[in-house]
Amino acid sequence: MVSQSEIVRPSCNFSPSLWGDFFDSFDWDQKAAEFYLQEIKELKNKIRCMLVDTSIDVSKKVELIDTLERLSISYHFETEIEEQLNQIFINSTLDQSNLYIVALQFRIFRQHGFNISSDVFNKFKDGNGEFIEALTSDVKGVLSLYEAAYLRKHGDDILEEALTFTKYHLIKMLPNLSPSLQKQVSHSLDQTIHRGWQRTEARFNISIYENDETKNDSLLRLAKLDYNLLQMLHKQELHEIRRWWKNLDLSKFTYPRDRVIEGYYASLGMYFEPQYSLARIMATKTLVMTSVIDDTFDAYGTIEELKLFTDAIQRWNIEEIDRLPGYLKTVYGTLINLHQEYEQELEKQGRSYVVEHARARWKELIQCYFKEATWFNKGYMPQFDEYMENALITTVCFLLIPALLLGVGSATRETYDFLINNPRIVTAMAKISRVIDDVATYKVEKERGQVATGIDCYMKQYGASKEEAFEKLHEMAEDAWKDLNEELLKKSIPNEVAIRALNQARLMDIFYKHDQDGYTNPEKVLKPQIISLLVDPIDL
Ligand SMILES: CC(C)=CCC/C(C)=C/COP(=O)(O)OP(=O)(O)O
Repeated sequence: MVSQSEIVRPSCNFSPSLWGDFFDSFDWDQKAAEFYLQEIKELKNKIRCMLVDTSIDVSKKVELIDTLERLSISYHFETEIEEQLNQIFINSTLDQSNLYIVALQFRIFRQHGFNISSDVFNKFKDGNGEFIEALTSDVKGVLSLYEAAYLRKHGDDILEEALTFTKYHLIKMLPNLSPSLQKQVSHSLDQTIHRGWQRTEARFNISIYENDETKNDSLLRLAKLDYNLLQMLHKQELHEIRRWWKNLDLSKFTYPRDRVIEGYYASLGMYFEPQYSLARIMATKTLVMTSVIDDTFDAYGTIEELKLFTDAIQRWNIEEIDRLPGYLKTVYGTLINLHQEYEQELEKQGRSYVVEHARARWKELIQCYFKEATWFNKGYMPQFDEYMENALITTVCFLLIPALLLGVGSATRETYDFLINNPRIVTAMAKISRVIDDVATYKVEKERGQVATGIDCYMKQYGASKEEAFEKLHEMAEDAWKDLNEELLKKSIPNEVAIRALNQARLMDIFYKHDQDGYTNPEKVLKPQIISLLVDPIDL
């Protein structure tokens, strides 16, 4: 038998965490929190009255809802917003007057699960079936149509055309726009509303709204206060997570990526509202474990060690720990203990049964990681279809959804039963995750000596060139977004679950922006986002 010191392991050289012990000290400022809360309460009442005011016309109402969402304060008014949208929809009182408002209504209604037809855009085409050229003088209209196009589902061909049309014109008009519009258009070209996280986008939107001549001061004030108050809560959670992490032997390991802060940011993207505090903390711990175990399989363990680990996971019993080599004892013990802690915590809510679902998904995930490791070990390259069957699971999406719902009280046995059969909404998010990840990590995986990469397997099965494979994988992601948009309209799944699936798909747009692996290398894209969300409060 080869001794531990003789084993040659791949060197990965992941960059260290950007954050050191930055988030380790935190004091909750009760006085500030009380001050914020008091004013927030008053402002909420004021805004609630505006929302239900029957004298405000439809377009203004929809604009108000859009503003609340952009400023990330709509969660305070969920019931009122649903009521208002229902009333407008039932009474068919949509405003048809111009492209801006038609596209805005379309986006808002689709985002809220109303199956509004894309035929509403037919009237903006000329006799040749092209979008009317004169529309291009209406920047707000073109931008609104561009954002609406991201809600497209299968068969919405007019929105496919709209996307090409608007993108082309927005890029062309960009240099000649006023500074404020220029900012908004470049931002949208980089991060669309539908594919962005509401909370991440809030800060940019607040800065734009602040300079909007038509702004409502109450909305702006609420947005700022709420931003700072939530930031305090999030910092406190992060502090707790860091304490958990630092107390683990696992945190002393040097081989895996230390991405605890980025993992928390990912959870924050899934749910930022205060009532999800426990869910966020649990989700972060699970994400951290997936990351460490992914690195264990991809970049550290030998095939023999990984076999022992995989078998032990299938048995899920702490007594199995003795069969494992030292470092895997730590990984295994941490995972088992963590789920025991979840169980104890959820016992208090009478929901400890949900942990069993998470465990089942862990067993499945580890088996698939092992299959991947075996392929790597043998230099085997599967056909793309065979690869995808396994690789959809290694996106961790099938584990993530039940794990994200651990701390969500309204996720019932029925919710979990529904998820067992891998519904299309979850498969869609897994497809998006897999192909976006494969495109972004291709170079690094090749350098690591991976044979069975998504790109290579595609090239093998279809005799395609590398460029064609990249293009095809991008197309697959767009196609899966249409599946996802379609499923969101069916309302066959509790909204709380559906939103998590959508937010996970959005994560890919954010973390892997411009085909770069922002999770492994968070400096460029994620760092500024994390600073603005979790470090700097907004000036009041
Ligand atoms: C984005 C977040 C928070 C993900 C959770 C951690 C995780 C499993 C990362 C895998 O990245 P990878 O690119 O190494 O995945 P794979 O090995 O499947 O390609």
